[in-house]
Amino acid sequence: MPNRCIRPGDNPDLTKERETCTFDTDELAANLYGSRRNLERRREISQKVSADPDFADPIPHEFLSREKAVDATAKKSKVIFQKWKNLVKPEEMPHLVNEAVGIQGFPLALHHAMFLPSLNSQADDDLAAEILPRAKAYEIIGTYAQTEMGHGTNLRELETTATYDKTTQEFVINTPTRKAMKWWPGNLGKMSNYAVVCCQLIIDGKNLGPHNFLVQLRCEKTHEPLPGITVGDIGPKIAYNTTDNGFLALDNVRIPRRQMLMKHAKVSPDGTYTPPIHAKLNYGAMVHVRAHMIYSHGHLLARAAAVATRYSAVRRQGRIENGGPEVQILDYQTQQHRIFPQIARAYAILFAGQEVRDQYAKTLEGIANGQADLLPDLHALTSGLKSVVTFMGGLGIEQCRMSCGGHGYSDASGLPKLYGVQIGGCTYEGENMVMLQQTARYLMKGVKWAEQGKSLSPSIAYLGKKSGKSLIGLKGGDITREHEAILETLEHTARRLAIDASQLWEKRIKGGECKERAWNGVTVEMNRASRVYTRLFMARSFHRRLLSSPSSIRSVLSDLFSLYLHYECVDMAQHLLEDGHCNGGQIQYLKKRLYEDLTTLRPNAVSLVDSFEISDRELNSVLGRRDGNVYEALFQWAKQSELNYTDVLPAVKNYMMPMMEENRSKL
Ligand SMILES: CC/C=C\C/C=C\C/C=C\C/C=C\CCCCC(=O)SCCNC(=O)CCNC(=O)[C@H](O)C(C)(C)COP(=O)(O)OP(=O)(O)OC[C@H]1O[C@@H](n2cnc3c(N)ncnc32)[C@H](O)[C@@H]1OP(=O)(O)O
Ligand SMILES: Cc1cc2nc3c(=O)[nH]c(=O)nc-3n(C[C@H](O)[C@H](O)[C@H](O)COP(=O)(O)OP(=O)(O)OC[C@H]3O[C@@H](n4cnc5c(N)ncnc54)[C@H](O)[C@@H]3O)c2cc1C
Repeated sequence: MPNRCIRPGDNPDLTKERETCTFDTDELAANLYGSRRNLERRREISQKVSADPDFADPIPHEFLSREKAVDATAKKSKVIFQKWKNLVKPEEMPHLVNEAVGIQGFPLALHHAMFLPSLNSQADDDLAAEILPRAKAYEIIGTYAQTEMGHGTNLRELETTATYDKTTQEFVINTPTRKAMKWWPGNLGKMSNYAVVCCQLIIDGKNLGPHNFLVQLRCEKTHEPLPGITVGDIGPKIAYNTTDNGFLALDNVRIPRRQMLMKHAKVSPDGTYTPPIHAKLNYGAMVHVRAHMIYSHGHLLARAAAVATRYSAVRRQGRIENGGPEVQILDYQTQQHRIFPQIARAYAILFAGQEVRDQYAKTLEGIANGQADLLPDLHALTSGLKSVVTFMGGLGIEQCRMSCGGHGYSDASGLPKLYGVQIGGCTYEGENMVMLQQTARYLMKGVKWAEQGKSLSPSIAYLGKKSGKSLIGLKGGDITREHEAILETLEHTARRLAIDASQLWEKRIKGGECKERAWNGVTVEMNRASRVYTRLFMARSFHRRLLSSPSSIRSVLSDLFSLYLHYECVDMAQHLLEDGHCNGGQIQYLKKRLYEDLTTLRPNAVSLVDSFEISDRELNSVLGRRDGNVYEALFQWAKQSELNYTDVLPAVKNYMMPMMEENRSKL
């Protein structure tokens, strides 16, 4: 079967891998990206970016100072949003940015991820008509400033205030304390001249909770901060160092009333407050990012899996049999066990990410028609997915990094940077432990609704089902039936964990604790229930994708899905065993099946990562390059280190040589 990545001059080990492929890599890639046309566009964009001299990098970003890297990123962003703007569709933009700029952020990241979405979904018609065309034309750059130095998670306690002054029909925006400074917002420090700022709305001395306001931060002509505004960059971070995450203090800055984002909640000129149809519509920009970040995090894991798999196919080290040749490290079972589940999880996350984006679009449609009934389900799902996927992705990338040995530790592999970027997602858009509790709140309601026989939305329909005995290992050799047996067991486990957590909570309440304290005493169990609910959704979503896939890729997807299910179950064995639903023999069976899956997938491993269709430029990894010619490329990469500009460094001349000389002269 054709693997379309084979080219003359490639590393022969990698070519051999591609020759063993049992499916059409383009078919799988087209399925992943939605259609042949989308795949072709993806390739076209990659090729055009590589050919555009405006995107050329004289030296890799890894060797640049932060300021120079920010400069290079801004320069390329200008090219994207002027020269390229009309050449790509909005949905192609993330790929263009990844190709042209990379993954560490760029001046308009928050403009796109949160500023425009907040204005789109929360500004009333008048404000939208005035500001959106300017924002969309990049006449202004905006960000989303919510988190403060002292509070990020607990939005109710944010300290920045927007106090309504009826006499002038203005809001007075103020930062009352040092820890009330906005701290962290991306692109706030240096790039943005506007921001949507989240403030406590105060009318007649009454605090009406967090609301969003459009605030101009810098002069449009000089880009100097406006009077009353203190703004700057918060300094270097683990990653995202081409992003100017910033600080902001506002000293009684006045803005007109209509700069409150008033599509849902409103303040009339006389100060009358009208609440929104759903209390949390003000939190909409966060739901937007959570719904979209799942897919992009799947892509980060896909990259790591691609690097680790290709490198493991060209790296030869050690022997499996005495006297045999040195083997490709991909032949070691431990290596397969480290990497193949990451390939499967990357596919699973990408599929789930696509489903949740669709669900988000449907929810938005409903809200536009005055119906917010889909929002609770979406909020629970996005909170759970955001938490599970970022954690899984971080662990997965780290496994991939370690699987590349010493070279994985080098920036040349691209893996340290991927890891740094990925784990940011565990924190931003709500710290994972906190967001899992949001999911758990919904599950607790679901448990009650199920007890009362009420109808349940599809994502929690399993709460209303009855458990039979687990059929894992008992359904014979039919793979379709085995998949169903495992999914039913996962459903049982997700249901059992939610019911157990609910009972633990109730027990504490009956024991005399207030609801909230009792909740804190059971949150570890609550979060477990949320994780398994989320992992069940991911498994179901992968299964739906498998069932709807064309026959040409069904077999390889089925192998991958088997590995995914077996790995997830072994990883969650404690939960499967805890109530006796599964027994030790069934876990042993799952492990045996998992080891068989590793062998089954081995001939297709390289081709499965080729189908992620990530160009060399986007992958930005010497180890993961498509042609597998890593050793020469490693040397060429290292030669670019600024420490190699001279043979004798000033640091050596000034300190080490005199020290050695002095020590020699003492002898
Ligand atoms: C197109 C491109 C898009 C994305 C780019 C993709 C990838 C990213 C790539 C690069 C990075 C780019 C950008 C990174 C940007 C990062 C930006 C940020 O981090 S912004 C700051 C984010 N901050 C947070 O997430 C804060 C987390 N905290 C909260 O959300 C809230 O404080 C809380 C934890 C939800 C609690 O809020 P509150 O106290 O008000 O509410 P309760 O817990 O009492 O709940 C009451 C009730 O409301 C329900 N609820 C809460 N939130 C929501 C919501 N958002 N929607 C719907 N419903 C909500 C909750 O479930 C309760 O329901 P009930 O049980 O009463 O029925
Ligand atoms: C890369 C990056 C980009 C960011 N971009 C933006 C941005 O563009 N705009 C913006 O406004 N913000 C941004 N942020 C800020 C980010 O949203 C917050 O840092 C995040 O929401 C976590 O809040 P926190 O820092 O207050 O953590 P904290 O709440 O202080 O968390 C510390 C610990 O306390 C625990 N904890 C807190 N509350 C609870 C609870 N109720 N129950 C159990 N445990 C709890 C957490 O689990 C965690 O272990 C960004 C952050 C990062 C890292």
